[in-house]
Amino acid sequence: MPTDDTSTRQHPRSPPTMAALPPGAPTSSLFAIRTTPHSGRAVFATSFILEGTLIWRSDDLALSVLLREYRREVCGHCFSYEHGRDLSIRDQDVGFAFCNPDCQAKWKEAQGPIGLQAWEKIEALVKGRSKEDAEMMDVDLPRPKKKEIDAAWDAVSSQAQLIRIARTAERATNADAEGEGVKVTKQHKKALQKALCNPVNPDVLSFCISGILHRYNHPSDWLKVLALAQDPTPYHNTDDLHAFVRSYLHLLAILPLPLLSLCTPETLYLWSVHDSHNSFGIRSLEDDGSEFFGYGCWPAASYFNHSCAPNIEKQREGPVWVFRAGRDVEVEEELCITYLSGEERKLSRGKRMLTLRRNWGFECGCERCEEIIV
Ligand SMILES: C[S@@+](CC[C@H](N)C(=O)[O-])C[C@H]1O[C@@H](n2cnc3c(N)ncnc32)[C@H](O)[C@@H]1O
Repeated sequence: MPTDDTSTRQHPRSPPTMAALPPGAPTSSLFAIRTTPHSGRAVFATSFILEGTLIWRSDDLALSVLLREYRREVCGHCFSYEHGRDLSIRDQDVGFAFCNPDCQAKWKEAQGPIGLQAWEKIEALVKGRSKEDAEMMDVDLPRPKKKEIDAAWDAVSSQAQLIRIARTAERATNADAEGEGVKVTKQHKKALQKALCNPVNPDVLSFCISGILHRYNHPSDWLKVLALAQDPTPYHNTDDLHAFVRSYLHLLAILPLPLLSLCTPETLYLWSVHDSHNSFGIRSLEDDGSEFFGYGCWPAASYFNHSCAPNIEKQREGPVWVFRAGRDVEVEEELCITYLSGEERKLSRGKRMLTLRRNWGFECGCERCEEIIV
């Protein structure tokens, strides 16, 4: 039966709506998720949308990294920033600062009791250690391929096993039990001490613990992470890969025991694979976002593709991303945001393409680039 209802009608050339929505994908009567021939899944308008309309609010922050250099100035919960002034509430035990007691309470609740213990352990490890590793990544170095990645994780598997045994024996001692039939030798203790002596990278440690805690606190949401677009070569360079492997050993050596079963190469690698092409920068809200505080993964927000002439404007409101129509949008138009920062948006087509290829690993196929408008 033909119908005039545009909200259910599809343009003859537009890709079909996905039969089963990926877990964590955004849903609305204003749009549908479809698979495109060249840019993976994308969001398409299912009705005419007026400029300024609220399209989506993503409050599903799953993993975040607040760079250590900003931890005194940027609120650990809502990411507010007061022009570089130190925030009033500093929690020295966990190494975060907050703009008010409410934010501190919300942050603590989100971490949970085991999470708080984990952050305290990490803070104790990082305090007073050299920060030689916390340098800017050189994006021009080659990215490690799968074979190199597998080899780096495999190379520490025996040491990791020794540390795991040493830590598991702690559980037996803690419970004043007989033990679990494993004798902890000097070799086990040495493996643990050796891991602790390795240089620390606070921001990589933050990434890893944030990812482990999300999986621990929200086990059913792991599928939402696994549903995101993948980057099988997520490490920026060999140093970056090794910083992750060292952080894995650090965490094995110090994390509260209930987290050890999730502290695995599988959790850490899969988080990197799914975060790499999906995380949003957490920037200052003033000065065109010139201060880069860190980044985070909001799974539902990750279904919006990029355009160099976007029709959707995204704005961070505390820990939530809000998407609004930047202009009137016709039914069946793809809803796109921009992945470029303020200054990058003004670049020529060639330079924008290069930036997107370098930072995101794709050849931009948006209308502005295809039409060769500079
Ligand atoms: C944040 S995800 C967006 C959703 C993604 N298309 C999916 O299927 O989950 C970013 C990835 O989408 C693809 N993408 C986004 N915008 C694109 C564009 N303008 N041209 C080509 N590919 C694009 C790239 O593969 C990019 O790494």
